[in-house]
Parts: sequence; structure tokens; C-alpha cells
Amino acid sequence: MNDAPTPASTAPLPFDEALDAILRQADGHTTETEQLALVQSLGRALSASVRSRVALPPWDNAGMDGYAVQRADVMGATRAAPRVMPILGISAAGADATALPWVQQGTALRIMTGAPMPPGADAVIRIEDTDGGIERVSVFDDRDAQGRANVRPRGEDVAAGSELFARGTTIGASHLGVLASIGAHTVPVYRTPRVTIVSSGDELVLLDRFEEVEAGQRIVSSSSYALPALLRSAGADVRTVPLVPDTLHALTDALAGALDGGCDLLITTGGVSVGAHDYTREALAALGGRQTFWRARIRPGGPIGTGMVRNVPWLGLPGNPVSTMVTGALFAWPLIRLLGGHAGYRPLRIPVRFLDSAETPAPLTHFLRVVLTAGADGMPEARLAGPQGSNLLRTMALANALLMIPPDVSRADVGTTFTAILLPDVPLMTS
Ligand SMILES: Nc1nc2c(c(=O)[nH]1)N[C@H]1C(S)=C(S)[C@@H](COP(=O)(O)OP(=O)(O)OC[C@H]3O[C@@H](n4cnc5c(N)ncnc54)[C@H](O)[C@@H]3O)O[C@H]1N2
Ligand code: MOO
Repeated sequence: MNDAPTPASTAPLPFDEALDAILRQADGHTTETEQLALVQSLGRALSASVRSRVALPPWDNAGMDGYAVQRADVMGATRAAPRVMPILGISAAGADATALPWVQQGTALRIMTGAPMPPGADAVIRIEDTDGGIERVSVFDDRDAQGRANVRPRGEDVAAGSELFARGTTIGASHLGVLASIGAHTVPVYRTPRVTIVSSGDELVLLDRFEEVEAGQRIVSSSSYALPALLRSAGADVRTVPLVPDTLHALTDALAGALDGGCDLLITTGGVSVGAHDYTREALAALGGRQTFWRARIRPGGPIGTGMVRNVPWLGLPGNPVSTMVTGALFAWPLIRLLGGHAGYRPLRIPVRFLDSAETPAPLTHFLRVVLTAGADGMPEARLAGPQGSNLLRTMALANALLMIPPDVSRADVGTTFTAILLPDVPLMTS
């Protein structure tokens, strides 16, 4: 249909409007669902809420190693006036709860952490508050007879019949443990979104042609390595197609091939600016694509474009390597999470204190590559990761967050609080 962009859609959008417009393209495009073996579901999003048939813990059990008693029997116990009780036996972890003796008034049962509470008992006295006896026990402190009394009730974590996790929950390590505990051999999840990346540029080669880089004729397509890695961390199944030369024909063919191959998201890098060889938007239009917008009021990443082509969302990331990674983190990453059905898809934004200064005169939202650390008062503090040119990928590698400087700030001053967006693929660690 070769929709030309409408005049309204060509005005550069403010950052959050651009983000919202991109995320809206996921509407109705969440991947289909499948039932997966539990151990294969790590990192996926649940496609239906999971309820538990069983209670966790499945029975009232001891929170301490010690003695199960009737609490009234030990109230007032002190070293000077211990309570002495005969011991009926032992409840070890794994014991049959139905075979345990009844703890009558004035008796005690030895019990281990996690073991079922015997009938009749309503408190566990930790071993440290007793003489540790085997036949008889002397209790000389009554602190454990108060409150919860070291009894962990049945269903405290999960009540039988209750909802365990909502649809859209991202399955992490502890989710696997909980799901295993309720007997979920398989779980309903959304399919991994398939993302195809098409990178163009006559100057680009992959590592197998590094001799041309050494000969001064080409540069390595660093984005062919960096971007798939970033997007895999969003849960995508990423495919890259061979580097595409800078002709409209070659790019149109490559995009058509990528769409024919089947994908949930088509990403292009480069060729989206105003240079003589910037054919991406034209190629998309030739395939019947509809551009949602082109250009955002941000730096880096200003020439970003997006739209739909053959019912597949398209995201056109600018070619400068840092611009590719910044827009990949800010836009592609959350879009992929949404396509994959994750309820949590926006990287966290937090207030941080800026400890450097930077000139940001253009009326754009600037994203500065920064390193966050915890300040002496606990407030996160940001320092520039290094020089901020859009071609300087090393400082992107050094950063763990992007500091958002609003359009009306022309100079970001030392000590000012700004919002930082945590880079979603970087573990937040400190030495
Ligand atoms: N006259 C103007 N020139 C530029 C503008 C502008 O508004 N007016 N915008 C600048 C901005 S901002 C960016 S970002 C870039 C984006 O341009 P393209 O998306 O068209 O990207 P290319 O021109 O293809 O490449 C730009 C730059 O990045 C290098 N590159 C491209 N792909 C890769 C890759 N896969 N791996 C590593 N490096 C890559 C390429 O060699 C160029 O140096 O346009 C500005 N210009
Ligand atoms: O945004 Mo370009 O992304 O400034 O280099």
C-alpha cells in the first residue's frame, strides 16, 4: 500500500511518546502460548495464572529444632524454675504426620525443623532453651511459648486452591522452585518472540573478513554482535541475516526475505537517517509497510523509526553503534518483553545524584552513559562512563545505566538529581 508518512507522524516525538507508540505496536501481537516442561520455562512469561491444588507447606511444621509441647505447660519456665516433662518420641523431617503420638498436657515430643507438628502440641521450644534431654527434658525459658511459637502453619506460603502467580509473571529461579513444590511438571507460557535483525552498510564486514578492516577498507559490524546479545537478554530468539549492501533493491530483498522467514519483530540497523544511502524507510514502504513515526527528540538515537510491515512490527534503529544499543535498550528491549507476554517490561527508572557535569544544549532528552554506585548515604550516584559520542561503543560497555537529562536542561550540573534507567542486560554488581 506504500503509505507515505502523514505530516503529523513525521514530527519528532518526545521520548515517552515515542516509547508508548512503539509499545502500542505489540497490541494484539503477543506470541502464541505453549505448554513447556518446567525446567525449560526459565525466563518465559506465564500465559495463564497458575493455581495450586496443594497447600504449602503441606502441614503444620516446626520452625526450630527442639521440643513440641503445649505452650501452657512451659509458661513461666525459668532457669530457677524449669519445667520438666517426659518425652514421647521424635518427629524428624519426613516423619509420617498421621503416626505421631498425641502430645498430652505435661509431655513433649522431640522435633526437627520442618518436621510435622504432632497433634496436641501448639509450640516448639528451641533446644537452646532446654537441657537437650532424650528421656526427659527441662525447659528453662518460655520465650518460645509466645506468639507464633515456632510453628509454621499449613498453607502459610500457598493456600490450597489459591492463585500462585498471575499471567505475565516472568519465571525466575525461585518460581521454578515454587512451581516444582506444587507439582507443576509443565507450565503454560508464551512462545519466545522471534526477532530478525537486518543490518545494512557497504562499509561493514563480519569478523571473518577482518583483513579488510586491517587494510583500512571496512569496519566491523559491531552491532551484529552487540545487538543480538542485548535482545537475547530480553528473551528473544534472534536471527541475523547477512549484511546488506547500500542499495534500495538489496535492502528491499533482504527485508522481504526476513519477513518470509517468519518473525515477530523486524529490526533494521542503519540507513534510517538522511544520507544519500539511507534506504531503510523507502524499502519498508516498497514492501507495503506503514510508518508509525520517524525520529524522536532524543540523543543518541534521534533518527529512530518504527511501523508495521505485513502485520509485523518494524523497529528501525539508527546505525551509530551507541545509538543502536541505546535505542535497543530503551525501545526494542521492552517491546520484545511485551511481545513475549511479560507483565514487567519497562526497565526500572530511579532517581540518582549526578557527580559529573555535562553540556546538553540541544532541546532533546539526552541519555548519558553512566556508572551507578551507591553513595555514602545510600543514594545511587552516577558518573559519566566516559566520552559520549554516538560512535564510542566502549563507554557503552562500561556503563550500567542511562542518565536521562530532560530537554529543558542545557547543562547537567554536579550534585543534581536526575532519573536513571537501568540497562536491562547489565547485572547490578559492585566490587
Ligand atoms: N545530515 C545528517 N546526518 C546525520 C543525522 C542527521 O540528522 N542529519 N543524524 C545522525 C545521527 S543522530 C545518527 S544516529 C546517524 C544514523 O544514521 P543511519 O541510521 O542512517 O546509519 P548509517 O548512516 O548507516 O551509519 C551511521 C554510522 O554508524 C556506523 N554503522 C552503521 N551500522 C553499523 C554496524 N552494524 N556496526 C557498526 N557501525 C555501524 C556507520 O559506519 C556510520 O559511521 O546519522 C547521523 N547523521
Ligand atoms: O542519535 Mo545519533 O544517534 O546522535 O548519533
